[in-house]
Amino acid sequence: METVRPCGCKGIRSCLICEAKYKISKPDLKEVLQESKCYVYCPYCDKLSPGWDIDEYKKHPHHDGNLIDYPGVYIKLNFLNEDEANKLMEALDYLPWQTSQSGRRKQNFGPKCNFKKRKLRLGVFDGFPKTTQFVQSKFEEIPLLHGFRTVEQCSLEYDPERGASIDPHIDDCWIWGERIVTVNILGDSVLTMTPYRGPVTRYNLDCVSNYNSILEKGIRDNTQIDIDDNVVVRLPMPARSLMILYGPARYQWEHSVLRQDITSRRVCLAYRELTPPYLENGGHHEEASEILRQALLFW
Ligand SMILES: O=C(O)CCC(=O)C(=O)O
Ligand SMILES: [Fe+2]
Repeated sequence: METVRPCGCKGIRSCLICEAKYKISKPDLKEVLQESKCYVYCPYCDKLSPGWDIDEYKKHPHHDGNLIDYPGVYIKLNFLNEDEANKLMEALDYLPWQTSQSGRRKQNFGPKCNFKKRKLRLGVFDGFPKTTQFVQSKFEEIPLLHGFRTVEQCSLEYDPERGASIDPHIDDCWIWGERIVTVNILGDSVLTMTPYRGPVTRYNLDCVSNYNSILEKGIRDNTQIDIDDNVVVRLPMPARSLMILYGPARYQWEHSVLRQDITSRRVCLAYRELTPPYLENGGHHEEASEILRQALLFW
């Protein structure tokens, strides 16, 4: 099934609509992953406890079993208040949504990137919607986001009717920087983490060894997690929470959102910064200077 379909899916990506229409059968990732040793991340103690069901973290501090470290995740619950989340939803729904793959829709504000050719272009990028400016201002309250210069803001919508999901992946490492930020607005969900064992040529992971981290020592953490291969880690993404992936969780694990974890309409904002070579004092800064200037604008 290589054709682009009316629902927006192409290639191996599919949603409930094209799976029914074209009789595409897809292995159930949840069933496969549940065969592994599963852990749930608790945002109160920043540790893993055994389990699959995301409500496991709500037992805090009464977790069962041994707690395990899982470096590279930051979760701030109630990052947005209810009023802020409602206002944001209204503002985003006022803007046009574009159909995307796997039952998602998106609104993309950022430069054009060719990940294969490693080429960056300004394209039509002229900054971000003014109605979303307060979210970026609130990043200043988060020490881990010190120096974060947003260059891409992407609204993502997951529709339960379409069986929306995102397959396991690592965000590109040539252009997208060390911190991947998600602001969950509407709908509680889960980010499912699986260890990445593929080649370093994928996701441009080979670029990471070519630059020094801009994260402060102490925050930057390269500890290899001492858990075996068949492990799944489930990170809670409740409505109105902020999540940051960095270090090992950013580079050594793939992340995905399972269809079964979209039980109501989910909307989040994904934020990306540039890799150190494209930032000030980096060897490729000149190529990104116009983009960084546009990224300061709100319209
Ligand atoms: O929906 C999410 O929280 C994750 C989205 C994501 O991984 C991506 O856009 O790269
Ligand atoms: Fe991602």
